[in-house]
Amino acid sequence: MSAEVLRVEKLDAGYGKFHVLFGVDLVVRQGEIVVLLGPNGAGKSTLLNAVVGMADVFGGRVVLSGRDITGKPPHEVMKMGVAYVMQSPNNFGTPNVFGELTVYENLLAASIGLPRDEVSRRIEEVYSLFPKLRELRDRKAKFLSGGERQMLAISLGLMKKPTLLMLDEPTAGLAPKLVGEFFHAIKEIRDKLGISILLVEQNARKALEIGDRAYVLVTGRIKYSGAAKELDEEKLASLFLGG
Ligand SMILES: Nc1ncnc2c1ncn2[C@@H]1O[C@H](COP(=O)(O)OP(=O)(O)OP(=O)(O)O)[C@@H](O)[C@H]1O
Repeated sequence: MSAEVLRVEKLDAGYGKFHVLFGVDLVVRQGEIVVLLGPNGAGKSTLLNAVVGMADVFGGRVVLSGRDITGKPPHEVMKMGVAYVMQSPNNFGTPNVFGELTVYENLLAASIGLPRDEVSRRIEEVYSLFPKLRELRDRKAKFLSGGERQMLAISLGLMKKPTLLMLDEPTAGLAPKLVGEFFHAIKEIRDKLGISILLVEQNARKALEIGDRAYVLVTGRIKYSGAAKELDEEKLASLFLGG
């Protein structure tokens, strides 16, 4: 069995006095796509927030490639190899791209600190993942469509070649035709770049098709963990309804 990239253990977390997660256990292994599903407000984003120190941890721990990172601030966790593409818009009012910069400038900004030849290599990598971005390289991010912006947001997360990529509803609000393209790209990120992925999705059926394992979170508690293939629509519906 491959090494664990992320281990969340008995995690209790929330915001201030507001408790959202209760005893959550979750693991992402090297090379896996792990899908996290659950009804609105279940705490999926909070779980990702807690991993990167953007939610308060009341108990339990978060371990990244064997190192305890519980409660570490976002910049430290990201430096240790986690990329987090937040939902947009999100509760923190944080945009996931730099609106005033062009696509190319965004990519450069996300690669500060990398050697120049590596920057070019990474930019080529994301252009081959999302060819549209090459065409749009000189457009300011604030003028991109929702789908184009989302391609850029994911690309920014990839610039430093993370060990773990956490995607929060990357296909939300996208045209159905584009949704398939995104799922294909997500699979490519794992297959070609070897990056492990924790994916929060509302589009359960498509996510389960590319996922290896899945978790279902309902009102802050894990109600299912197992093979993605074994989670059929009937089982999922019953879990969402509290069955
Ligand atoms: N920054 C925050 N401060 C305070 N409460 C928050 C914050 N973010 C989320 N919450 C609350 O935490 C609970 C869980 O929200 P969260 O966004 O984690 O759920 P979710 O499963 O990701 O939902 P959705 O599928 O609708 O995005 C909700 O009651 C929400 O109102």
